[in-house]
Amino acid sequence: MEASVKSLVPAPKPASVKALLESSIPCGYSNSTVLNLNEHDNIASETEESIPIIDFSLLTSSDPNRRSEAIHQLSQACQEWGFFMLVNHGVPESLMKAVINGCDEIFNLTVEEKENYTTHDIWAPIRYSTGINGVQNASMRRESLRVLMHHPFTFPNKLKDVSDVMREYTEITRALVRELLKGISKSLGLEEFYIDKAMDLESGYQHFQANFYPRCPQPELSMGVPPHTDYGLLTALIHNGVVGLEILNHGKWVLVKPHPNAILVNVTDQLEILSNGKCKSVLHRALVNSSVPRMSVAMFYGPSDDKVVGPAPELLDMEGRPPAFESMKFEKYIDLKRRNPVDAPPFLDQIRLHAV
Ligand SMILES: O=C(O)CCC(=O)C(=O)O
Ligand SMILES: [Fe+2]
Repeated sequence: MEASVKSLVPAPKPASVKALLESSIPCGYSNSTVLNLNEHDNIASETEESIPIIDFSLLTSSDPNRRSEAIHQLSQACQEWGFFMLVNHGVPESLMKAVINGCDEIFNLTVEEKENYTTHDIWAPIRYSTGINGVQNASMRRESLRVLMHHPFTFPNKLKDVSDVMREYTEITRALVRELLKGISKSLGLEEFYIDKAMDLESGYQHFQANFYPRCPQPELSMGVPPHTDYGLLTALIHNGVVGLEILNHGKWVLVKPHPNAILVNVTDQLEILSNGKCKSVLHRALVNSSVPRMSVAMFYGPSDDKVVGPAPELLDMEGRPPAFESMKFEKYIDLKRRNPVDAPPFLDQIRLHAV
C-alpha cells in the first residue's frame, strides 16, 4: 500500500524483525477488528485459470500485427484481471536479484536507524513502518520502507551501498511503465501518449516500497497485508520467490505463483478512474507462512498530487457513456482513501457513480 489508512491506535515504536517475531502481538489474533478470518476461505483451485502473461517485447515490436495482438492481450488482462505477469521486459535478472538482496540491508538497519524514518506523515519522502501506519496486529504483519524515487530521488544516504542499484532499477522500470501506459492508452482507443500527457507523468511520482513479512507460526490466523487496492496508475512488483500474494478474481482468491524473472504489474485506482471503469483496480492481499520470510519490492507510479483525475472525456465521447466516477485532485483522493477504515468497502467503490 502506498499511503496508509488512518491509525486505529497510536503508532508503537518500530519493531525490528526479531522483535516482531518475538513480539507479544500474537500471530493469530482472534478478535482482530480488521482481519476477517473467513477471508482465508474461497481460494481458487490449482486448476483454475492463472494470471495472464504479457510479452513486453511484442508490445514494442516493429511488426504492427504482433504489436496490436500484444495490445489486445494487455487490454484483456487489464479489464478482466487487473493484473499481469510481464515477461521479456529487458530488466536484467541480475538487477532484479540485486534489488531484492538490497532489501536485506534495509531490514538489517538497527531499530534506532529505522526510528529515524518512522513518521505518521504519509507525504514524507522516506517512511518506515510496521503494519499499516504503525498499526500492528495479526492482519498486518510486515515491516516496510517506502521511498520517493521520482522526483527527487530520496533514497537514504545511510543505504549508499544499494542506492545505485535502486536508482538503476527506478529508471529502467519507469521507462517500462511509461511504455505500458502507451499500450494501455492505445488499447482504450486513445492516442498512445494520452495517459502520459493527461497525467503529466514527467512530474508524477514513483515510490519504492520494500516489504518484509516475517514467519508466523499460525499463518492461517494472520496476514501480511489485508485486502486492498493501490492508489496510483500502475504498480510493478518483484519478490524473493516465496509465494504469498493473492489476488481476487471472480470472487475467488488466486495465489500468484512465481514465474521466472517476471515482473507482476497491476492496474491501480487512478487508472480505473481514468479508463471510466474499463481497467480494473483489483483487491489483493499478502499472506504469511510459518517457514520462510517473504520479501517483496513494489514500485508505485502515479500522477502528481495536484492532478485532477476523472474519466477521460475523449473516452466518454467515443463511447457515449456517462462518467462512472467523480473527478477529484489526486491528493484529495489519497486523503479520503486513507481515512477509509481497513474493513470498509474499497474506497473506489464509494466514489463510483454507477456500475460499468
Ligand atoms: O508484498 C506483496 O506481494 C504485495 C504488497 C502490496 O500489495 C502493497 O504493498 O501494496
Ligand atoms: Fe498493494
